[in-house]
Amino acid sequence: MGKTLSEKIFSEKSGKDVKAGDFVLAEIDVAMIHDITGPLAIKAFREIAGEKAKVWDPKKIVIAFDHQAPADSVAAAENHKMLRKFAKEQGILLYDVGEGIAHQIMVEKGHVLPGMLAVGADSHTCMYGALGAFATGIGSTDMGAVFALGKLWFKVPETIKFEINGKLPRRVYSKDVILKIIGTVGANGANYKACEFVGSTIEKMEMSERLTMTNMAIEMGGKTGIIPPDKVTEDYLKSIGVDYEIPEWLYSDEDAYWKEVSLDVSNLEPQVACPHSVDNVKPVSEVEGVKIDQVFIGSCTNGRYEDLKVAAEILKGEKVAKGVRLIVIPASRSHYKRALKEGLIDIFVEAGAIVEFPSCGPCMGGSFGLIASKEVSLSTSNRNFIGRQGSPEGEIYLCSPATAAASAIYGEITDPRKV
Ligand SMILES: CC(C)[C@H](C(=O)O)[C@@H](O)C(=O)O
Ligand code: SF4
Repeated sequence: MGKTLSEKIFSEKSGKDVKAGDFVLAEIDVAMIHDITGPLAIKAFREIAGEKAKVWDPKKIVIAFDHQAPADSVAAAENHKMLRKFAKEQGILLYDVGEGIAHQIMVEKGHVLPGMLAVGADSHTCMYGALGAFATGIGSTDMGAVFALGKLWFKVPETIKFEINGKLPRRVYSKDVILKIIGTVGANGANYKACEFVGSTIEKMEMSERLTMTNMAIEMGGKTGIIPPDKVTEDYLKSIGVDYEIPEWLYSDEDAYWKEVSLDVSNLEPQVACPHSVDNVKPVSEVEGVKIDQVFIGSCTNGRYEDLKVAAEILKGEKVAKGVRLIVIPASRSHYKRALKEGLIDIFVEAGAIVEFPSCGPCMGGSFGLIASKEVSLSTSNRNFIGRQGSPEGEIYLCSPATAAASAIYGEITDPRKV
């Protein structure tokens, strides 16, 4: 029996021939902390290694401020101050406020390469798997151990092969595909599994769309999302200034998967995840007409230039419905710059949107842009749990940037194929 891509990466990083179910001590290639989980990771590191200890390799650690950035409270400002001091003392690269969402930065600044083992103190670290890396979120205590040793214990996961074929219909995107998958397998449907996305639909997706897919693997319980690296991966890396040739071993052997799930997207409708769980997914035709108070276009799931472009095409020359707030947040400074240069920001502002600096924004309800009781949010982010974006009596629907933009114009959930 052959090996999956994930098993091959763990074999490489543990120096042993390992299979799913094995426990391995693996070498970490890159580790990320942000402004919320960073302070806890540093506390754990100091407890493990001592107050004056140096991290195992400062070049392999990245810090980014995104959740409460710029600081929205004195407590957040103190956290930032402490992290800046730690980064300076240790010689760690820090992306300060305004640079963008940590996950987006990790990918676009070349910190992640195919075949790497990447960890981040955040559950959506699984997003980097779009580059063919094994990437997973870990707790802050585990991160303290990584800072000290550069290694971590893992149980090698089995892999579910998601075979996705067919041409995506007009105004249907990778977000609709991943919502459909999560709705089908359920929020626990891939617990501790590597979710590998393959098939002709994935092969045709650009990197931005692939990132949306792997980002949400955690929403079905996945240990990671992963896409075998190919020409799209190589071209993407080239576009960010990384000259990289993909090694030949980075693919899964056909007989090595634990389970297969297939989906034909040729007739897929835009999908919407309804309150209060990500797997409560319905085709847009079943939720059309639901009144909304706030629309959020952004997050590590759907805040890239490509997402903003789709939204801007729909919003061009239109106005946001009276009484609706539309918040647009580019995922990083570079995507913000590109959107500015190409006139997308103009379109949003003209339409009546509020455009904010790159950050997590209202995604987690930890910062600005909260909703009140009985208010309804329509969001391109990845989670709609009770209270996630403010009041526990509010409601959150999740969708693609196209559905979000069309709905913002009409003030109710709207099928983007109609506009
Ligand atoms: C704050 C952080 C720990 C959290 C996560 O791990 O995912 C956040 O980014 C989220 O999306 O809920
Ligand atoms: S944008 Fe949302 S999901 Fe992504 S890291 Fe920030 S809070 Fe988490």
